Amino acid sequence: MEAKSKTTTTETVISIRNVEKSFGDYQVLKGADLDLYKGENLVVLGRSGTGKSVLIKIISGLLTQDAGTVSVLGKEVSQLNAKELLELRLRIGFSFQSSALYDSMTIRQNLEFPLIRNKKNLTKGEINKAVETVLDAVGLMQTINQMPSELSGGQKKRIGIARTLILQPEIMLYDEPTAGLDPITCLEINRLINEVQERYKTSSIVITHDLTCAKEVGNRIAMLLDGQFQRAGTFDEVFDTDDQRVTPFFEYNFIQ
Ligand SMILES: Nc1ncnc2c1ncn2[C@@H]1O[C@H](COP(=O)(O)OP(=O)(O)OP(=O)(O)O)[C@@H](O)[C@H]1O
Repeated sequence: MEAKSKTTTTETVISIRNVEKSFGDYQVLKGADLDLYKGENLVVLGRSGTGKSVLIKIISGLLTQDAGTVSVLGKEVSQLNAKELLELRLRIGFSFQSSALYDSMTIRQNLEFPLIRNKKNLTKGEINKAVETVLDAVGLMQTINQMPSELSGGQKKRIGIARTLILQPEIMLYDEPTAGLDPITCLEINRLINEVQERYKTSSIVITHDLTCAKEVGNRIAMLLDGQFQRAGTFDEVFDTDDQRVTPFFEYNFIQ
């Protein structure tokens, strides 16, 4: 499998500069710099506890950095008021492990839910069309009247992504999209992430520990080491190193 190549655009949709964040005496981020370019999939790698989720929370305004700047779609996140923050969050799709489907609702109702809550004045016809479009995008039209309990883990993941796509986000944040899935389902999810990039022209950050996923979806890889992004580039650029903090990732994933 060949690694993906970089995209050519240098227009920035997320710009993180010199970000620091501590909890008590423990400094998690120590001057992190990162750009997400328009239209690319950027994979963020890092050991457990290195601050990947903290970074996502800062990007989405759930946490505020102690120092540095975070600009998302041209807005400095820490400067936004509550209303502006909500507006910005509507332009970002979150695909998190915790974003479970509502068990008591059908797939159609699960998909309608964010639309009804966030987009007022849509007709029933417009809602139906939006639901069918995203179900088609994730290849699961046949599940429209089923309950989440009737779906496999991989199918639920796809519906979770569809529920995010229904609001047509400009940025997608995927937190460990392949965690807990079997290898074939992982490949299907990787393909879906790439299809979403193509079809919806999203710019995405993908947090993963899965290097097959990183290789298949990442136009660039950024590795968080000791509170900073110390290595960033294509998959081959990042892993062409003897750095003992980097090589174990590769060895664990590919040489077993
Ligand atoms: N609200 C908080 N209060 C105190 N400490 C926190 C808080 N949020 C995160 N931390 C700490 O910050 C560090 C980084 O956490 P984070 O969840 O970002 O790790 P991660 O890189 O996402 O790890 P994983 O790959 O396991 O998900 C951890 O040591 C964690 O305990």
